[in-house]
Amino acid sequence: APADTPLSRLLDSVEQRLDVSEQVALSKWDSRQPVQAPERERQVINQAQSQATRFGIDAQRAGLFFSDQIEANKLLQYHALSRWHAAGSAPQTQRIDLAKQLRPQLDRLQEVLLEELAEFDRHRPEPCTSALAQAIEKRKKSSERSLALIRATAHLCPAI
Ligand SMILES: C=C(O[C@@H]1C=C(C(=O)O)C=C[C@H]1O)C(=O)O
Repeated sequence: APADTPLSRLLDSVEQRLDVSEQVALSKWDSRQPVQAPERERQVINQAQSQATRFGIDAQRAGLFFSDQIEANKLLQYHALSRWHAAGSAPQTQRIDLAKQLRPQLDRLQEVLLEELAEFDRHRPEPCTSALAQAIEKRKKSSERSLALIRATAHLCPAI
């Protein structure tokens, strides 16, 4: 098992947030809603920015981090929807309500992510970009999951 570091803990929670994307996509498939929900996105980012200082994170950094989480989540939703469109149907699995369950679940994860982002920033690996890239490679599940993890962590390390 990979060492339990601030980076691996943060990536675990990033993946937990990504795990929700399939159920979100199912809800959108059923309701024929678009993947992108701009008002909800603004709410997620505003919430992250207003909670940031409580965790000792710069509001702008928190906003950018969550904007990356949202983009990564949408990538996986588009991917799932495309698979279901190609197949002509979505899986007949138990549905979870978007407003009543999935978004509140994402809201709860938000605080965990902020806490772990703060911890990551206090113990940033050196050099950051290669540690991050190697950690993502080691987790490799599917190519779309790797791509989503890369997108979700685009601003984690300082720009080169
Ligand atoms: C997850 C959703 O889909 C998209 C992704 C979001 C997110 O990752 O928080 C927010 C709004 C949508 O653009 C959603 O609609 O709640």
